[in-house]
Amino acid sequence: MTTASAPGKVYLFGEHAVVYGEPAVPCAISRRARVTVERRGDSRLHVHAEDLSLDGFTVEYSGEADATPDVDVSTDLVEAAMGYVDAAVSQAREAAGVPEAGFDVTVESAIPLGAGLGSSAAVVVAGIDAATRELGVELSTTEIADRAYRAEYDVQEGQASRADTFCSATGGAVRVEGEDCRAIDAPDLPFVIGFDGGAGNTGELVAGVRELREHYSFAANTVETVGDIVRQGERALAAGDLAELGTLMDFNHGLLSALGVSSRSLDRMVWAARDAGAHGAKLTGAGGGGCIVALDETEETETALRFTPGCEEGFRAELDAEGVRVE
Ligand SMILES: Nc1ncnc2c1ncn2[C@@H]1O[C@H](COP(=O)(O)OP(=O)(O)OP(=O)(O)O)[C@@H](O)[C@H]1O
Ligand SMILES: C[C@@](O)(CCO)CC(=O)[O-]
Ligand SMILES: [Mg+2]
Repeated sequence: MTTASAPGKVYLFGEHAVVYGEPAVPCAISRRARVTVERRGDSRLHVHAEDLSLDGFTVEYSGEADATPDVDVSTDLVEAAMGYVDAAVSQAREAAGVPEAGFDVTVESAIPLGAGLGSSAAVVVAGIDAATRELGVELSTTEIADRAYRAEYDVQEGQASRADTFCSATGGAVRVEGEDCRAIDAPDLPFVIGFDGGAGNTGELVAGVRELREHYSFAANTVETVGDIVRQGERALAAGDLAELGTLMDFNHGLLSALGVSSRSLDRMVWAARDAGAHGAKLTGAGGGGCIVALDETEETETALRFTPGCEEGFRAELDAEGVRVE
């Protein structure tokens, strides 16, 4: 039996635009997904995802053809979950050269799903690490990141960047631009997260931005402008200038909103944070619902979020310097 865990993340800057080759800066946060795997005698997969719904569910199957989930959550949810877990197991089988390996898989995660905190990347990264180790193979962090990217790319139908998976694998603050992924130095960032209890579908949201980009040159320009914000943001990060970082986060949110990936509740939480005196605030991740991230070293934003209609949870998140690890 092997357990690995990997952190979720927030985007300081650059989600969506990163899919088109612009740079982005995601930061790992101290909320993790843990994946435990145990090799089976046969080639089946038995997946238990504790917190995929309130009650959790268990599903046993050996492949698409005879997938007969006996569960009480929506098929969509099961299919979505199986997509990422399945893709992680496929990568692990390939990496270890054991194509028919079967596993009992348990996923326990403190990262709300579909909420912009990179739950999919954390599950895939931890899943690949745990399953390859269970097969006696130890991959480098770079290879885990690379295989996790390929897994997300498959599930999101060709619409994924390396940002989430690289950040989850290595931890800390990272900079991703196309194939170029690296760790960067970051000062102490006082992240406050607001969560509306909802979720967005990453594949669909990315597809929406792609359509806008194809239709309107100004939408394509908007994506490029996000890249300019990121480059400016890197300088503010190096200087430890929180006020400037906040201004740039506000600008980044406005452009994401123009690209159609914000929502009423995300906008409400962003404004609650700004009104509470945060340096800045923006949605994080794919959007459509889920989380915002604000910068505020005081308690004001957290308190304001608690009283914001539509906000289910407001909490502080620490930058997590540690990426994927064996538990
Ligand atoms: N605890 C879990 N157990 C099993 N699968 C999970 C779990 N958490 C997340 N997932 C998988 O990840 C999917 C959510 O991924 P998605 O990319 O849509 O959102 P996210 O990664 O949370 O947010 P974002 O990509 O915007 O940062 C779920 O539908 C499920 O397939
Ligand atoms: C929207 C997106 O940029 C981030 C999702 O967390 C998609 C991706 O980079 O794969
Ligand atoms: Mg995701």
